[in-house]
Amino acid sequence: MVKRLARQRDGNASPIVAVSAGTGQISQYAVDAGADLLLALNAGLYRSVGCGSLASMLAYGNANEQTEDLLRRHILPNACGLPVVAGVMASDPAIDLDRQLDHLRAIGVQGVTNWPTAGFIDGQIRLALEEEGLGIASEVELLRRAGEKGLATFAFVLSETDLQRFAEVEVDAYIVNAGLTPVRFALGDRRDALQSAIGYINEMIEVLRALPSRPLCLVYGGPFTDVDDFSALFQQARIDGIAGGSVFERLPVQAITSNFVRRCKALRATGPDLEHPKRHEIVGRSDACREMMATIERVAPFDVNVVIEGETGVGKEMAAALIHQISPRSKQAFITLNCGAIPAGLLESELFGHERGSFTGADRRRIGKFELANRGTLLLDEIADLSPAAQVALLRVLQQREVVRVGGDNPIPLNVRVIAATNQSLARLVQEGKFRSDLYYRLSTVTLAVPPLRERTDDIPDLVSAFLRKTAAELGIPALSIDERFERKLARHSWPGNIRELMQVIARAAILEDGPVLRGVHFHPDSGGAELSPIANARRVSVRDIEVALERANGNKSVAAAALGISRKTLYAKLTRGDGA
Ligand SMILES: Nc1ncnc2c1ncn2[C@@H]1O[C@H](COP(=O)(O)OP(=O)(O)OP(=O)(O)O)[C@@H](O)[C@H]1O
Repeated sequence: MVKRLARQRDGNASPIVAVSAGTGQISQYAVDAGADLLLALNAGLYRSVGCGSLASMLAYGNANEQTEDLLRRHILPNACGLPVVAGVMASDPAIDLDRQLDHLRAIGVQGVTNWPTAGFIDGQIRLALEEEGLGIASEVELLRRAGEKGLATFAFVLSETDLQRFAEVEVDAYIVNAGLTPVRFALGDRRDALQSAIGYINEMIEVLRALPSRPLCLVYGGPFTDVDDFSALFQQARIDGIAGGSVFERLPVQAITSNFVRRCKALRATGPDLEHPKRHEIVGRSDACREMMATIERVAPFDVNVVIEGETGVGKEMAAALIHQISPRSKQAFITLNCGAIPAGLLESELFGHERGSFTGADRRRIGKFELANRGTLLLDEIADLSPAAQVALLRVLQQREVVRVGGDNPIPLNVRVIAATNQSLARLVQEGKFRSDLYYRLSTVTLAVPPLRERTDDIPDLVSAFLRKTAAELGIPALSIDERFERKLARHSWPGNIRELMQVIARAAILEDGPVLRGVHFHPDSGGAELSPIANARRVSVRDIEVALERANGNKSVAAAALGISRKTLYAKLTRGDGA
């Protein structure tokens, strides 16, 4: 294991990342994300119940038993082949060192480290421990014997004096502790704390680099709490990698918790319409967009059915949601059904519901979309995909204003406003005999045509600004902008995927590029770029692209896949196969 890590260092590859995991779940996340090794330190257990790592130094229980529990229940079952390094408390008077080390090897541990360590203790108590042989001397002996037994040896060190003592037994790697990780900094203290920690680490590294055995140098703890901090550390100190506990565990949980709380607070602040677009969220000042908005505002208050026509991704669903939202039905449900996505045999049950036992597989009563939308609005998306039989059934419901569940007898009175969306011209389909004319006339009291983006290029700058703000907020990164060349490329593109495609291009640039000014280096409108079919697009994305995207999306696979224009499935498949095509 150590040889492989040393090769990684000498090859100037990515830094070594060792994760001290307190739960199986954290181990899984770390393995998934490409960590190099897992540390089993009883500190993880304390963190998982809400205490700081320091609690693992106190006499709450037997540290070695706690580590054993953590190893067996959480870390080894989730290591998936990754090397595991276990902490051993060498000063435990009850421990038989040789037996303990043989046992750890037998259960699959590949290396050991001195944790909990007396290095954290100073003053009178440390002196007393040293006198009793329970100080660093016992830890040096632990690692010496572990090395003899073929286990990799990692020394946690907090001072230069301790470091020199471990050097006598030529340990394989040092984990330099840079102090406790603060939960938060007082305003203005952050940069000073980082600089002073980097200074301390550099002093330790100077001593380490002079050792003839060329041990690995990792850093643990200290004021480094995010990737930018580590980036500064790597630039300013010649270390080989990082080992971390709370920094890996706390941050994601913290982000999830605070995002969730924030969103819940926003729910109360904005009322029940959160799901629906607000008037100001529909971006666009072009004449075409203004005209569309004027039609929406005009038809919304009247209880008429509307057909919305437009190419894919132009904002048909958004327009439908806005009609509902500014109509008198806004306090009732807005229900959507994608007619194209439902197998023909199930469409009636989906629309009208069914009674229990009405057909094989109907083991429960199901309420249909019409009933769910009663007193509200029902959006039938991709209406042109309805089969002739489904068209007849739909027409009947619209005419009779009632619905009977499949397999049921009782008609249920309906008061539903229907909005139908389509990316084909229904009038043309009627002419071609592919759509019933009587149904068409029932649905299309008003037809709203949403223009494609290439016919309203004036809207592009506003849309870009809106999507830059949205993407930065979603990724939790500082404000973004684009440079002039990218702007020109966007203006030249023909946007077959319309606004959805533009949104995706911005998100992809934000994730794949460094820095706050996006240059659109991954966007090639002339050679196809985002116009590529999903299959061609998947072929173009390399594993390196995926790694970069994942890193920028904070490991969120869905966000990374969306930004790359590939499915999560393709993303997984490429990562597993490692194909760089
Ligand atoms: N004018 C606009 N301002 C801001 N965002 C928009 C606008 N129009 C569309 N969008 C966004 O673009 C995306 C696609 O819009 P929507 O789903 O409404 O398109 P659609 O025409 O219904 O697509 P499809 O035909 O594929 O179902 C959505 O995320 C939507 O929020």
